Amino acid sequence: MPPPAPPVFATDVDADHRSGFVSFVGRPNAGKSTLTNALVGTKVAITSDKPQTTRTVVRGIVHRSDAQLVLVDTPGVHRPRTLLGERLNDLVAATWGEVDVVAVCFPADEKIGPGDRFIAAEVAKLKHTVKVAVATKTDLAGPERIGEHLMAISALGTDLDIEWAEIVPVSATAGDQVGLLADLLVPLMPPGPPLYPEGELTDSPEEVLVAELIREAALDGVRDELPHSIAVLVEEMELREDRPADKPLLDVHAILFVERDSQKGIVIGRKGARLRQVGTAARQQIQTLLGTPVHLDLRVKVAKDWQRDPRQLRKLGF
Ligand SMILES: Nc1nc2c(ncn2[C@@H]2O[C@H](COP(=O)(O)OP(=O)(O)OP(=O)(O)O)[C@@H](O)[C@H]2O)c(=O)[nH]1
Repeated sequence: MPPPAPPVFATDVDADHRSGFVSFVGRPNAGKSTLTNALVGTKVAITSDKPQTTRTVVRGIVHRSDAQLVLVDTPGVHRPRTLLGERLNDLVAATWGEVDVVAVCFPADEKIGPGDRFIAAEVAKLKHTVKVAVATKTDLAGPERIGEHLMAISALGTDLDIEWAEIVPVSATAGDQVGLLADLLVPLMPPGPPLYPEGELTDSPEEVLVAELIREAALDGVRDELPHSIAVLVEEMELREDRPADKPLLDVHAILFVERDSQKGIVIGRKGARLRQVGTAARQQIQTLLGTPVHLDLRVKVAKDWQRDPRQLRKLGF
């Protein structure tokens, strides 16, 4: 693994300090990204009124004197219709298993529907993760409707055998009860020191997106067992110096991690042919995303059993 950037941690951490990971889940447009931003207080996640723009795991970090909440913003979960959809759902499921709290968002301006039930049923399968329900967008509903909505969430929990640790109504855009939500999440985190340096709000969304594009290219056409074993870390992304202003070039250095030597061979291919294909496909995607010509330096490394190593998982953005 590459050496991590030198962290600057808070020095006067008291013994009651708590820290952990929270994943907001919910159907597309449920308001997860907006809530993440409201909690962090800065725009870090990608929000849009078009469903499913969030295609990757972007973290926001809430720093408090008593706790650090690391928010994992997962893609909107939906019934898989495409292979990519299945992969995204796999990514979501992998994220859910790693976090301390899964918070399910149910928008208050809409009745609970089949999409919400599908997600809640998936959440119900996580036996060891604390579950919280969040009624989002309360500014779009009257008191009576909000009351009904909270009852419906509670009934859904009973139906699916989910024990909600909390059911919290919030409006991220009005800033209503967002602080309360953070207050309620803190005691649900395990005791521990901050996981991230003070002041860090998120991994760069661009780097996370670029990593996801490379991962997608590497997954294209590989056999079933490999997808779960591939992870990508973008080490460095920098505009090359000494380029004319109208001919910029972005240097991207990334590492593709696999779990075993045998997988390394598969990813690299005969005389490196497959890795070159992956590099070309990923480079084109990155250029389209960022609008800049890209030089991609892609290396393959074995990180033994990274899937079972929470530290590595976090570093890789899971
Ligand atoms: N009125 C109101 N609108 C909200 C609130 N939260 C989110 N929205 C809007 O709802 C839409 C979807 O919000 P997002 O935060 O992007 O939803 P998401 O769940 O992250 O969506 P995906 O990335 O598609 O899964 C956007 O147009 C937001 O502005 C809220 O509290 N009140």
